[in-house]
Amino acid sequence: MINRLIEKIKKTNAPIVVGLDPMLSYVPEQVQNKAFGEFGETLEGAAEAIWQFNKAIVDAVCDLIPAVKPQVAMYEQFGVPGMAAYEKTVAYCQEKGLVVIGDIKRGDIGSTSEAYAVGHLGRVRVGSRSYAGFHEDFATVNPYLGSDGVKPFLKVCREEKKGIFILVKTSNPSSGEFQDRLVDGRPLYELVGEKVAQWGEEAMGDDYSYVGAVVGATYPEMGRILRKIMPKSYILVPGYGAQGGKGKDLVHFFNEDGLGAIVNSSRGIIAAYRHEQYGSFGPEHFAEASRQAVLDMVSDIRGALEAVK
Ligand SMILES: O=c1ccn([C@@H]2O[C@H](COP(=O)(O)O)[C@@H](O)[C@H]2O)c(=O)[nH]1
Repeated sequence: MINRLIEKIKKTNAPIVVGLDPMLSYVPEQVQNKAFGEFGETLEGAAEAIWQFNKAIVDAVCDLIPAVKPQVAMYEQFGVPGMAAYEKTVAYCQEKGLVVIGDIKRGDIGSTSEAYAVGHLGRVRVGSRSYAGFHEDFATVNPYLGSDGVKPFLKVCREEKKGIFILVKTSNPSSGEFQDRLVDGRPLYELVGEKVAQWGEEAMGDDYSYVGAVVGATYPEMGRILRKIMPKSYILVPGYGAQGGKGKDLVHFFNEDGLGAIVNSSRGIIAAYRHEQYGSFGPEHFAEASRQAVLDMVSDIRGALEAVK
């Protein structure tokens, strides 16, 4: 799957991921009203609204991008109907040829991680049959329970040729409280980065590993260091746009081959129509605003990469 992701990045010339994080408040009134008209102001109504919102955005941007990253929390808050909308979103994006990174941030004791890995990336056995539950192409994994929480994901990735992005240095303001603590004189995130590189060696695609890392755009210096520690791992970089990250901050997340990183923006794309810059589109044309925001993001990142060549 890492080979396919890289192929798609090269084809679109867009090292970006659109984050499908559909808070109900981002869904324009006309879409909410239609869904509520059909299903009432219920969890089913909310799930229908976020699904229709996603579908319109995916239709508007799918030719420009290699991948999407649905954030499971945004669906989970609407219970079972929300999770059905998550599954429908994953399937629809795959139908449209997009690589799907499930931002599920799972990781637990070994036996529980195994169930997460099977449910999201693998196949679950039911009697003589087996089924792919949520069938994302990649998933995000929290390694802070230790390697027994990660290994079941590695096993499923090898079996299914899928991939994971392991949280190394997250983009949020308080990520340093634990991740930057010194252990034997070195920040914890560096030690986790080294582990990611090791795990990655056991799961190589052609040039890059199936085992990638998450490093926030909001910490460009740490991105530079981690790039060197994990040369064969793709870095998923959240924090662009709404969290303040800009193209110029991101150049050192990439390798000299121009590959090695894929940058996420969620609110900056899906809620672009609410932003002053794209205000002229209005809520009626929210999906066109998202398309323009994707074009602008790609040109910002490409421009920054060109400038350091
Ligand atoms: O370190 C991390 C890890 C994950 N995320 C997730 O990425 C998106 C970012 O959304 P924006 O609207 O572009 O800020 C969201 O799903 C986070 O849960 C992250 O931000 N930082």
